[in-house]
Amino acid sequence: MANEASPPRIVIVPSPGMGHLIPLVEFAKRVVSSHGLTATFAIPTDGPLSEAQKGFLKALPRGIDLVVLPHAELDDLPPDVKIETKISLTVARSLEQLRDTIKSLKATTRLVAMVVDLFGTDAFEIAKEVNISPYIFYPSTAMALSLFFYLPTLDHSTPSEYRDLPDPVQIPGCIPILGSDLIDPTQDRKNDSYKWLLHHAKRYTLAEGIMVNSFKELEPGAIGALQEEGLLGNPPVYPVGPLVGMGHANGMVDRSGCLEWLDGQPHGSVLFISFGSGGTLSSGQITELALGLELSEQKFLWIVRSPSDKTSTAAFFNPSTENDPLAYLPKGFVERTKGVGLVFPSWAPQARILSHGSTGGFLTHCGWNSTLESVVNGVPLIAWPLYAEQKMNAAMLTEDVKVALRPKYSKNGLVERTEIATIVRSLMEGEGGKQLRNRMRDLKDASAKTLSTDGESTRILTELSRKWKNRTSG
Ligand SMILES: O=c1ccn([C@@H]2O[C@H](COP(=O)(O)OP(=O)(O)O[C@H]3O[C@H](CO)[C@@H](O)[C@H](O)[C@H]3O)[C@@H](O)[C@H]2O)c(=O)[nH]1
Repeated sequence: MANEASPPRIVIVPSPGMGHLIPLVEFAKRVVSSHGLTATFAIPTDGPLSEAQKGFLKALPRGIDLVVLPHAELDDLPPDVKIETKISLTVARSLEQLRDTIKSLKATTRLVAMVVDLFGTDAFEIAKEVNISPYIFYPSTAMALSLFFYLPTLDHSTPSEYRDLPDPVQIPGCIPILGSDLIDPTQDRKNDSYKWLLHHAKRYTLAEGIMVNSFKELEPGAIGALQEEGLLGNPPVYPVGPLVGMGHANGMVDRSGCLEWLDGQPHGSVLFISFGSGGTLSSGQITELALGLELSEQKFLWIVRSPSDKTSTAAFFNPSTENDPLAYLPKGFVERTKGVGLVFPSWAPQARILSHGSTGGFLTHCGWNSTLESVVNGVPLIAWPLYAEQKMNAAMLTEDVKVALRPKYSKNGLVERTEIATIVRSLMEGEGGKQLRNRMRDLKDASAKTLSTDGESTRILTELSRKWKNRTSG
């Protein structure tokens, strides 16, 4: 029997990928530790959890439990299936097991709300069946969230592919954005991934509220438009960010050796390079990046992943890298840059690297967690977007927030070594870099303030938690 005297519980359903799991866990930690709720993660999977996921989930604090759902069967999907289709189907094909899990939670605990993330709206049918409140945690920008609400209108009014539009798209409250820079699944409207995107976008109105991992000082325009009643037809939006994991390995030995290496470097001298949990470069691009770094004569710490033919999401579901990625670096590069640079394969303690005093710049794929981890530490960026909504993030960070430099691609489709060297020098020791660093410091202060005991993000989380606590379990 559901126990009305027990602490209220929320069930959280993350869609696959570390980039979704990490901020949701941070969110759960906050509501559990400060607001007396408990949480269960019910995790849809398409195969065994990666080592990175296992390590991360092992460190869940008291009050948060875990149910890993049996693998969804995806063998029938074609090899070129897009990631958004794969993620959506993983959730959709886990619904039966999810229903069993939620029904049993409902029978034994005081279950009040369900929180899904950006591609999890199919689980809302279960929330309705068992009468708990459906919520979305949106792990990216308020700008990308606004696009979700604007998409049905755009879809209706645009006959062509968005990438062919002569004028930029004007999402309410946001900077104008080229159609070709919109989130990946919008780039081919005939592909299933676009249909899934539109499917979720239309279902966002079913949520009682949406938490977005951002804050007003970072995205005033987009958040303002989302909070203005009726402008986008959205349910209430709660900016609860920036919620970043400061590294589950905090206090644990860093086996990568990256932090120890940083300890020996001068303050603010190192450029950190990482393409998130899934980004890969082509082998030609790896060569150019390596030679550009060497040419820049700046210190660097590079998390290298084995190449793919195209820049892609190859490693998204399993961030451990196949083959030895260091074998793809130019001959003699590691020896020549010894002392100046460190290359490390696959998964490193990124959040701790970004908070280390020796880190002075971050070359990033603009994944939103990486971006926020840089913001809370005041580290300026080189924006190198690869997939998903990263081009939108890069446009915002360079043109609007002005905390990033963006390298140009040459006609051969690569960012060439000379361009890389110039932009790296400019960020690490140029006048332009100094301005970005100052702007980032302001944002660092604003993020500390909004997360403080009497800050706005904290106030919003308290309001939400109170709402959930006051809800009867139905
Ligand atoms: O070696 C590594 C690599 C990554 N990370 C962590 O993994 C997370 C990566 O997240 P993010 O930067 O957001 O990148 P993705 O994993 O690529 O995230 C996906 O999800 C994000 C949130 O929706 C989107 O913004 C991205 O475009 C999408 O690719 C961050 O917390 C990193 O600190 C590590 O700890 N060590």
